Amino acid sequence: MHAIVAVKSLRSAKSRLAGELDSDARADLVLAMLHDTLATVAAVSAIDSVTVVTPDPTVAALAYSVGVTVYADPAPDGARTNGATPRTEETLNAALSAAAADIRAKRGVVDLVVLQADLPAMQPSELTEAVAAARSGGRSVVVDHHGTGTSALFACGESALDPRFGPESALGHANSGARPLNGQWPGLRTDVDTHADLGTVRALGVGPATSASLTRLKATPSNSR
Ligand SMILES: Nc1nc2c(ncn2[C@@H]2O[C@H](COP(=O)(O)OP(=O)(O)OP(=O)(O)O)[C@@H](O)[C@H]2O)c(=O)[nH]1
Ligand SMILES: C=C(OP(=O)(O)O)C(=O)O
Repeated sequence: MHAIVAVKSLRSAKSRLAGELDSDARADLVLAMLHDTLATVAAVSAIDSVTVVTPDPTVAALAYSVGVTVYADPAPDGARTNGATPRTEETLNAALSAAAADIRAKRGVVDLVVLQADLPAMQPSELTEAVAAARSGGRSVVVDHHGTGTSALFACGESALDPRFGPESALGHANSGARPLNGQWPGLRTDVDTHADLGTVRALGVGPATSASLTRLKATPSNSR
Protein backbone atom coordinates (compact mmCIF):
# COMPACT_ATOMS: atom_id res chain seq x y z
CA MET A 1 0.00 0.00 0.00
CA HIS A 2 1.11 3.56 -0.78
CA ALA A 3 0.35 6.41 1.65
CA ILE A 4 -0.35 9.98 0.55
CA VAL A 5 -0.06 12.84 3.05
CA ALA A 6 -0.97 16.42 2.07
CA VAL A 7 0.40 19.55 3.74
CA LYS A 8 -0.45 23.07 2.60
CA SER A 9 1.85 26.06 2.73
CA LEU A 10 3.20 26.56 6.27
CA ARG A 11 2.26 30.23 6.20
CA SER A 12 -1.44 29.36 6.05
CA ALA A 13 -1.39 26.13 8.06
CA LYS A 14 -3.41 25.52 11.20
CA SER A 15 -5.32 28.80 10.97
CA ARG A 16 -7.77 27.55 13.62
CA LEU A 17 -4.90 27.72 16.13
CA ALA A 18 -4.09 31.34 15.28
CA GLY A 19 -5.83 32.56 18.46
CA GLU A 20 -3.42 30.55 20.61
CA LEU A 21 -0.22 30.25 18.57
CA ASP A 22 1.72 32.69 16.42
CA SER A 23 2.66 31.76 12.89
CA ASP A 24 6.17 30.46 13.70
CA ALA A 25 4.77 28.28 16.47
CA ARG A 26 2.08 26.87 14.18
CA ALA A 27 4.69 26.05 11.52
CA ASP A 28 6.87 24.36 14.16
CA LEU A 29 3.92 22.28 15.36
CA VAL A 30 2.83 21.30 11.82
CA LEU A 31 6.34 20.06 10.99
CA ALA A 32 6.59 18.17 14.29
CA MET A 33 3.22 16.45 13.83
CA LEU A 34 4.15 15.55 10.24
CA HIS A 35 7.41 14.08 11.51
CA ASP A 36 5.62 11.89 14.05
CA THR A 37 2.91 10.89 11.56
CA LEU A 38 5.52 9.81 8.99
CA ALA A 39 7.48 7.91 11.68
CA THR A 40 4.36 5.93 12.58
CA VAL A 41 3.63 5.19 8.91
CA ALA A 42 7.23 3.99 8.51
CA ALA A 43 6.64 1.50 11.33
CA VAL A 44 3.74 -0.16 9.50
CA SER A 45 5.09 -2.93 7.29
CA ALA A 46 1.93 -3.10 5.16
CA ILE A 47 2.68 0.42 3.89
CA ASP A 48 5.71 0.25 1.65
CA SER A 49 5.93 3.77 0.26
CA VAL A 50 4.82 7.30 1.04
CA THR A 51 4.28 10.51 -0.93
CA VAL A 52 3.99 13.92 0.72
CA VAL A 53 1.98 16.36 -1.43
CA THR A 54 2.93 19.94 -0.73
CA PRO A 55 3.72 23.31 -2.31
CA ASP A 56 5.97 24.17 0.66
CA PRO A 57 9.79 23.84 0.40
CA THR A 58 10.31 23.38 4.16
CA VAL A 59 7.73 20.60 4.29
CA ALA A 60 9.33 19.03 1.21
CA ALA A 61 12.77 19.19 2.86
CA LEU A 62 11.44 17.37 5.93
CA ALA A 63 9.84 14.71 3.73
CA TYR A 64 13.09 14.17 1.79
CA SER A 65 15.05 13.98 5.05
CA VAL A 66 13.01 10.99 6.20
CA GLY A 67 13.24 9.30 2.80
CA VAL A 68 9.75 9.78 1.41
CA THR A 69 8.77 10.95 -2.07
CA VAL A 70 7.50 14.50 -2.63
CA TYR A 71 4.82 15.40 -5.14
CA ALA A 72 4.83 19.14 -5.76
CA ASP A 73 1.30 20.45 -5.32
CA PRO A 74 0.53 21.58 -8.87
CA ALA A 75 -0.96 24.91 -7.88
CA PRO A 76 0.08 26.44 -4.56
CA ASP A 77 -2.36 28.56 -2.55
CA GLY A 78 -4.19 31.20 -4.51
CA ALA A 79 -2.89 30.11 -7.90
CA ARG A 80 -5.93 28.29 -9.18
CA THR A 81 -8.64 30.90 -9.50
CA ASN A 82 -7.04 34.02 -10.98
CA GLY A 83 -6.29 35.52 -7.58
CA ALA A 84 -9.61 34.69 -5.86
CA THR A 85 -8.96 32.57 -2.79
CA PRO A 86 -9.81 28.95 -3.62
CA ARG A 87 -11.61 26.85 -1.03
CA THR A 88 -9.30 24.48 0.83
CA GLU A 89 -11.28 21.42 -0.12
CA GLU A 90 -10.98 22.26 -3.84
CA THR A 91 -7.21 22.70 -3.74
CA LEU A 92 -6.69 19.78 -1.35
CA ASN A 93 -8.84 17.31 -3.28
CA ALA A 94 -7.31 18.41 -6.59
CA ALA A 95 -3.80 17.95 -5.19
CA LEU A 96 -4.67 14.51 -3.79
CA SER A 97 -6.24 13.36 -7.07
CA ALA A 98 -3.23 14.57 -9.05
CA ALA A 99 -0.82 12.77 -6.72
CA ALA A 100 -2.88 9.55 -6.85
CA ALA A 101 -2.96 9.64 -10.65
CA ASP A 102 0.80 10.19 -10.77
CA ILE A 103 1.47 7.29 -8.37
CA ARG A 104 -0.76 4.87 -10.29
CA ALA A 105 0.69 6.03 -13.64
CA LYS A 106 4.15 5.12 -12.38
CA ARG A 107 3.35 1.98 -10.34
CA GLY A 108 0.22 0.56 -11.89
CA VAL A 109 -2.73 -0.47 -9.73
CA VAL A 110 -1.56 0.10 -6.18
CA ASP A 111 -3.65 0.32 -3.02
CA LEU A 112 -3.73 3.89 -1.72
CA VAL A 113 -4.39 5.53 1.63
CA VAL A 114 -4.66 9.26 2.21
CA LEU A 115 -3.73 10.03 5.80
CA GLN A 116 -4.02 13.30 7.64
CA ALA A 117 -0.64 14.89 8.38
CA ASP A 118 -1.54 15.77 11.96
CA LEU A 119 -1.95 12.43 13.74
CA PRO A 120 0.73 12.72 16.44
CA ALA A 121 -0.89 10.15 18.76
CA MET A 122 -1.44 7.52 16.07
CA GLN A 123 0.00 4.10 16.94
CA PRO A 124 1.46 1.69 14.35
CA SER A 125 -0.93 -1.02 15.61
CA GLU A 126 -3.95 1.19 14.88
CA LEU A 127 -2.86 1.89 11.32
CA THR A 128 -1.92 -1.77 10.78
CA GLU A 129 -5.44 -2.83 11.80
CA ALA A 130 -7.08 -0.20 9.61
CA VAL A 131 -4.99 -1.25 6.58
CA ALA A 132 -5.99 -4.88 7.12
CA ALA A 133 -9.68 -3.92 7.33
CA ALA A 134 -9.41 -1.71 4.23
CA ARG A 135 -7.86 -4.53 2.22
CA SER A 136 -11.12 -6.43 2.08
CA GLY A 137 -11.71 -4.16 -0.87
CA GLY A 138 -12.93 -0.97 -2.48
CA ARG A 139 -13.01 2.47 -0.97
CA SER A 140 -13.18 2.87 2.81
CA VAL A 141 -12.84 5.58 5.40
CA VAL A 142 -11.69 6.10 8.99
CA VAL A 143 -13.99 8.78 10.42
CA ASP A 144 -12.29 11.25 12.78
CA HIS A 145 -12.95 11.55 16.52
CA HIS A 146 -15.53 14.31 15.97
CA GLY A 147 -17.55 12.00 13.71
CA THR A 148 -17.58 14.60 10.91
CA GLY A 149 -14.13 14.57 9.31
CA THR A 150 -11.84 11.95 7.80
CA SER A 151 -8.59 10.65 9.28
CA ALA A 152 -7.87 8.19 6.48
CA LEU A 153 -9.34 7.39 3.06
CA PHE A 154 -8.44 4.07 1.42
CA ALA A 155 -8.80 3.09 -2.24
CA CYS A 156 -7.89 -0.56 -2.83
CA GLY A 157 -7.62 -2.51 -6.06
CA GLU A 158 -9.13 -0.73 -9.05
CA SER A 159 -11.12 1.76 -6.95
CA ALA A 160 -10.62 5.43 -7.74
CA LEU A 161 -9.54 7.58 -4.79
CA ASP A 162 -12.29 10.19 -5.32
CA PRO A 163 -11.24 12.34 -2.34
CA ARG A 164 -13.93 14.51 -0.74
CA PHE A 165 -12.00 16.11 2.11
CA GLY A 166 -13.34 19.30 3.66
CA PRO A 167 -16.29 20.11 5.93
CA GLU A 168 -18.44 17.03 6.65
CA SER A 169 -16.06 14.83 4.68
CA ALA A 170 -17.07 11.73 6.66
CA LEU A 171 -20.54 12.07 5.15
CA GLY A 172 -19.14 13.01 1.75
CA HIS A 173 -16.99 9.89 1.68
CA ALA A 174 -19.77 7.61 2.97
CA ASN A 175 -22.33 9.06 0.52
CA SER A 176 -19.93 8.43 -2.35
CA GLY A 177 -19.65 4.76 -1.39
CA ALA A 178 -16.71 4.59 1.03
CA ARG A 179 -17.20 1.96 3.72
CA PRO A 180 -16.65 3.28 7.28
CA LEU A 181 -14.08 1.13 9.10
CA ASN A 182 -14.79 0.09 12.68
CA GLY A 183 -12.03 -0.02 15.24
CA GLN A 184 -10.98 1.41 18.58
CA TRP A 185 -8.32 3.67 17.12
CA PRO A 186 -8.24 6.87 19.21
CA GLY A 187 -4.81 7.97 17.97
CA LEU A 188 -5.66 7.34 14.32
CA ARG A 189 -8.97 9.15 14.72
CA THR A 190 -7.55 12.26 16.41
CA ASP A 191 -6.27 14.82 13.92
CA VAL A 192 -5.33 18.15 15.45
CA ASP A 193 -7.19 21.27 14.35
CA THR A 194 -8.04 23.09 17.58
CA HIS A 195 -6.67 23.76 21.05
CA ALA A 196 -9.06 21.11 22.41
CA ASP A 197 -7.65 18.56 19.94
CA LEU A 198 -4.16 19.36 21.26
CA GLY A 199 -5.39 18.50 24.75
CA THR A 200 -6.85 15.23 23.46
CA VAL A 201 -3.64 14.08 21.77
CA ARG A 202 -1.57 15.15 24.77
CA ALA A 203 -3.74 12.89 26.94
CA LEU A 204 -3.39 10.00 24.48
CA GLY A 205 0.39 10.48 24.25
CA VAL A 206 2.15 12.16 21.32
CA GLY A 207 5.30 11.20 19.43
CA PRO A 208 8.70 12.68 20.34
CA ALA A 209 8.78 15.50 17.76
CA THR A 210 5.34 16.80 18.78
CA SER A 211 6.24 16.46 22.44
CA ALA A 212 9.37 18.59 21.88
CA SER A 213 7.36 21.16 19.90
CA LEU A 214 4.76 21.44 22.67
CA THR A 215 7.56 21.97 25.18
CA ARG A 216 8.99 24.75 22.98
CA LEU A 217 5.56 26.36 22.75
CA LYS A 218 5.17 26.41 26.52
CA ALA A 219 8.58 28.10 26.80
CA THR A 220 7.58 30.94 24.44
CA PRO A 221 5.80 33.72 26.39
CA SER A 222 3.75 34.96 23.39
CA ASN A 223 2.30 31.46 23.00
CA SER A 224 1.65 30.76 26.66
CA ARG A 225 -2.07 31.57 26.68
N1 LIG B 1 -0.90 19.94 -0.59
C1 LIG B 1 -1.98 20.54 -0.08
N2 LIG B 1 -2.38 20.26 1.18
C2 LIG B 1 -3.47 20.89 1.67
C3 LIG B 1 -4.19 21.85 0.90
N3 LIG B 1 -5.22 22.30 1.67
C4 LIG B 1 -5.14 21.66 2.85
N4 LIG B 1 -4.08 20.81 2.87
C5 LIG B 1 -3.68 19.91 3.98
O1 LIG B 1 -4.77 19.04 4.25
C6 LIG B 1 -4.96 18.85 5.65
C7 LIG B 1 -6.34 19.34 6.10
O2 LIG B 1 -6.46 20.70 5.71
P1 LIG B 1 -7.14 21.86 6.60
O3 LIG B 1 -7.87 21.28 7.75
O4 LIG B 1 -7.88 22.74 5.68
O5 LIG B 1 -5.88 22.73 7.10
P2 LIG B 1 -5.13 22.76 8.48
O6 LIG B 1 -3.85 23.47 8.27
O7 LIG B 1 -5.06 21.38 9.07
O8 LIG B 1 -6.06 23.62 9.43
P3 LIG B 1 -6.85 25.02 9.24
O9 LIG B 1 -5.95 26.02 8.60
O10 LIG B 1 -7.21 25.42 10.64
O11 LIG B 1 -8.08 24.71 8.39
C8 LIG B 1 -3.79 19.58 6.32
O12 LIG B 1 -2.71 18.69 6.48
C9 LIG B 1 -3.43 20.64 5.30
O13 LIG B 1 -2.08 21.07 5.40
C10 LIG B 1 -3.73 22.13 -0.43
O14 LIG B 1 -4.29 22.93 -1.17
N5 LIG B 1 -2.63 21.45 -0.86
C1 LIG C 1 -10.11 18.40 5.62
C2 LIG C 1 -10.36 17.64 6.65
O1 LIG C 1 -9.63 17.77 7.78
P1 LIG C 1 -9.72 18.78 8.97
O2 LIG C 1 -10.48 18.07 10.05
O3 LIG C 1 -8.27 18.93 9.28
O4 LIG C 1 -10.36 20.05 8.48
C3 LIG C 1 -11.36 16.53 6.64
O5 LIG C 1 -11.55 15.89 7.70
O6 LIG C 1 -11.94 16.29 5.58
